[in-house]
Amino acid sequence: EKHRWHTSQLVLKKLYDLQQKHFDAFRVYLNMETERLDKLKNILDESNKLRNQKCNGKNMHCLHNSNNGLEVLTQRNNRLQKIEDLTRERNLIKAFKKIGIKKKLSGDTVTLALQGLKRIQRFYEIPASEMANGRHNNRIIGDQLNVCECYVISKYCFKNKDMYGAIDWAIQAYNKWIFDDRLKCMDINKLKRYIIASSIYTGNNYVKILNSNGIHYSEHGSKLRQYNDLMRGDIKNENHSTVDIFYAYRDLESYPNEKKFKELCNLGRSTRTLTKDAKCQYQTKNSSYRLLMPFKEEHVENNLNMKIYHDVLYDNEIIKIKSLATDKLIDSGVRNIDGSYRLSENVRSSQTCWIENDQAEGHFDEIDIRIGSITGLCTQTAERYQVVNYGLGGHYIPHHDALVKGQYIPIFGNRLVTVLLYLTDIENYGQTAFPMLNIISPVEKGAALVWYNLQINNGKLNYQSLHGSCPILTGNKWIMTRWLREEGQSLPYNWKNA
Ligand SMILES: O=C(O)CCC(=O)C(=O)O
Ligand SMILES: [Fe+2]
Repeated sequence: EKHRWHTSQLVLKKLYDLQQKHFDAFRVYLNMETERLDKLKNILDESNKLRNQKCNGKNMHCLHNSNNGLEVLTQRNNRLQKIEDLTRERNLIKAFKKIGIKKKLSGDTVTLALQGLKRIQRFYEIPASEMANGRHNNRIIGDQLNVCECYVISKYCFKNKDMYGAIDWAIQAYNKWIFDDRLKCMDINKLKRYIIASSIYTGNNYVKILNSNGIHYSEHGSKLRQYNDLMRGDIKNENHSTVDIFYAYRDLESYPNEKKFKELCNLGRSTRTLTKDAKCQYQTKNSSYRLLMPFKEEHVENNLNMKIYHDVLYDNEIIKIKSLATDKLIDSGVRNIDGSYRLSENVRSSQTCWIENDQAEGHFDEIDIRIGSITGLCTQTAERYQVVNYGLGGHYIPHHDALVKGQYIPIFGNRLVTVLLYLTDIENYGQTAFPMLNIISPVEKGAALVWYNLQINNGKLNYQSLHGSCPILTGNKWIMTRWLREEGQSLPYNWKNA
């Protein structure tokens, strides 16, 4: 099984456990090794003792009669044999091999985690200095990063030609290196080179000029002073935007919806305000059962008939759903024009799985009844339940849930309604945002967000249903989706002709 080790909290946890196994294997090896060394030491001590007892002195008295000679030589030989055996111990070799098995994991893991972290930084425009201290907008978003981590990020930025990022993180690393613990994981000369090269890259392109004139570039040239100055923080006072790590992503601003999405997400919280005009009601849909336990319905928006229903799922159901999903989740894909799937981190980073109704021990039948009752729609033609878990840097850029004609086999028609069920709470940064409607929905455990993707009078795409998941900054976001299809609903149009 192949996972990108950061795409869901669940695989992160698996990786963590696997690393633990790796350490445990090393512990086993170390114990065996210690035992072996102790044994070797004992053998050596014993043979020294024998020498001192029997063969003391230069005259080698111990070899002067055949009995003693035989005894001494045999004993010494036995010990040498034992030493040889101990150096070739099979179990030890086995234990050593066991450590190696899990080694392969580490390389990609870090790179992919860095990718997620950079996405977050970019999207939320978090200065490296804040991120390194685990803060954003006066909120705590994590632990402080140490020299090693800042250095690794700088290196990653540099390798990916994010030169502003490389400088920014190098400065963080340098500052921590000066004031903290001067950890050995940082190569100060390399760090200097990142700064030199990045500065050249982002300012005047000296490298190109030097190269085209065949001049060998040396660190010890006059530039070094300039870069030392940069290190001292002068960089921050300079006019050009050297520390603007977001330079490379400015073209995002040219897409109004993306820009709005980013703005909404950056609020970090739901925009819904419960004013006296807000509509909130108990919904019973004329069901006597529901009279006893009505849904708490909140009207969010009229165009998509968007509503929030509170306490739709119970805790025991959520536990069950998560456990059903645990062994099935795989990296989320994106649909190609031809209907096939591909992986694309920058569009969507999470893990997904589909769960059959009959696998959920009746839970889904009950949930279906609730969904039928809150939407007034038929759930028989709905897609299977889809569960999603986001991971490090998890997100989903704005998209329409409705499928494009010709890109799907229209069994049961298109995705008329989305029922988005939240399986966890997310306090801030990581909600569902609708850029065309200026709406950002709270992520509340057990609640359902419901909206129409199609125009109810003609079945055409409702463009305003554009939505996405803001990158998750803190927390473990789980959702479950049920898409209700057109077939089986009483619609004012015939979807087969639409
Ligand atoms: O996670 C979210 O908030 C949105 C998910 C979504 O839009 C989807 O799965 O289609
Ligand atoms: Fe969606």
